[in-house]
Amino acid sequence: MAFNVLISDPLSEEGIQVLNQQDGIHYELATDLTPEALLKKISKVDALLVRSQTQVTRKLIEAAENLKIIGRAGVGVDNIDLNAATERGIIVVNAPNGNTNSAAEHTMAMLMALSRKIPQAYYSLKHQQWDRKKYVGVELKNKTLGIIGLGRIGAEVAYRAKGQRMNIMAYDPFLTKEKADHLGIGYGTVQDVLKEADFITLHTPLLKETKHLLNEEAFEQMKPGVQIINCARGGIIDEAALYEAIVSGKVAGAALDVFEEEPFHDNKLLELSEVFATPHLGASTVEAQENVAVDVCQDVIRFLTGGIVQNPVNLPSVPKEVLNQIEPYFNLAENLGTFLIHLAREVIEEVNIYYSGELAGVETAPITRNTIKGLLTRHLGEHVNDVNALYLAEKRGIRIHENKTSTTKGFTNLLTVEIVTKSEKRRVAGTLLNGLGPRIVMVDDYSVDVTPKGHILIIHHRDIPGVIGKMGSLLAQYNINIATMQVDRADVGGDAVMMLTVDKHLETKELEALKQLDEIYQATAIDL
Ligand SMILES: NC(=O)c1ccc[n+]([C@@H]2O[C@H](COP(=O)([O-])OP(=O)(O)OC[C@H]3O[C@@H](n4cnc5c(N)ncnc54)[C@H](O)[C@@H]3O)[C@@H](O)[C@H]2O)c1
Ligand SMILES: O=C(O)CC[C@@H](O)C(=O)O
Repeated sequence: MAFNVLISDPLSEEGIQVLNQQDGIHYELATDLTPEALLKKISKVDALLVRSQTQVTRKLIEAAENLKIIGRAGVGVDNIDLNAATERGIIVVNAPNGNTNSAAEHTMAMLMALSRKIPQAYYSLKHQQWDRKKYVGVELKNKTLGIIGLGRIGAEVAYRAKGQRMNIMAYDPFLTKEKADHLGIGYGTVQDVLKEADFITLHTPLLKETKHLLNEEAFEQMKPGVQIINCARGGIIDEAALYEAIVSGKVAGAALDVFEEEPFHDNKLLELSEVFATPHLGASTVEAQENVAVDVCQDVIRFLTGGIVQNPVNLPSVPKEVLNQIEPYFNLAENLGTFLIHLAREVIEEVNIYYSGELAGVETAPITRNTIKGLLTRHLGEHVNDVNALYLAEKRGIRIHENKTSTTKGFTNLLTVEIVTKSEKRRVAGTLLNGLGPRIVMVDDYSVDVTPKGHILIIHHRDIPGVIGKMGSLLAQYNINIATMQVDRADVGGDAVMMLTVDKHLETKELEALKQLDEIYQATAIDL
């Protein structure tokens, strides 16, 4: 078989050698194509290899009649429309490990240059100024480095910053006390990190949850004189808010490798002398580029020659007969996972999945993967799929158990998912009702009946007169219309749960206002 491979961003020669060594691969290196030119070429391409520049849009994917695989030489896949690729059955692979070291080193370079104002001092010297007073820096030793996102790169940065004798305070939704102790670092909530850090470095993906994580409100919580580093993704910082925080003197400096808009020719932040920047160079080392190019080219060849890829980002292929039987449960499973992650108040240590009724007799592994995908996506983003979900959970120390049981509570099929954290277990169960589709039928020990769709509000509260009224008027104040509502309780006057579907997404301040009501223990808004 012969395959056409298009390389549309600069790729290291070592990767190209991998393609050269494989019979039947015809590659073309075309790194300066306009979107229109790329669109014209794409119909004959079997594999597309990109870094972060090429925007692999839905339009491009839809025009790619022969495209089978997209390889991303690097980690972030935010330049690829994953849904469009998945819908078209195009597998996306990336190279998540090859540039970790370089990105961590670049972060350290930014941190050290920031603390000693090296770029500013150099710039001034280049402009014939010999100014030793203006460029007095601060030591890193004994300062607190706040790390938001302790994945591959964040953890490497922590390790290196300890070498600078810094104190580390990290936040990551998957960071447990045990892991923090093992790494010899402090951990807390994102607010703890914002309040305590002298320097803050970001290492999360850009997700709905992390978009503008550092905004006006976040800057207000920080220590005066804090300094910021972003070598993760533009958009995690609200650039307008950062600008104001620097002008007001709250933030003393910022070192940025990534921006809300890339590439740019003009960015207001660069007018400020407290800011210096690099043009997305975190992974730009000879070693990282070799690593990611080789990794991604090997995966593309494995796939084109019928092998199993190592770093899939989207859907795997499932045999048709198995798929027909279990596919209807995928959505339910994913929704139950998403539902539970919103109820989790602590780091998840274990997940128990109970298959009962008809479900006890089918191939359940893909359903489990979809459940875990739903559970992890909130914090890990769109690159979690049913291929890598179990791997990602395992990497985070989450134990997963599948159980087949005869307990059906009267349903033909029942899927129950339970998460175990240090101090509690939370559960949700769902079923597929013949002709009516998926339903959530149990939350913790309470019976409910809700279609897992739209905006759902779950309120754990005390069963006393007046709660429903108070809650209803509060929602009315915010112009939130209740579509459906159910209440169940353990005992008269004891704990109870209210499950509502509402007509719009609840903003944080609206949810916070509900939590202020004395009778409410937990109020959770979920958009499915
Ligand atoms: N500048 C560059 O050239 C460059 C190079 C490589 C990677 N990156 C970027 O760096 C980032 C980190 O990459 P990685 O390989 O370490 O990814 P990773 O998936 O290993 O780690 C990301 C971590 O962020 C955590 N996270 C998610 N939501 C969070 C939140 N709201 N608050 C705190 N933590 C949260 C996740 O739990 C995860 O542990 C990504 O955005 C990646 O695209 C940039
Ligand atoms: O291609 C690049 O150099 C950027 C890579 C980096 O941002 C990544 O996400 O891996």
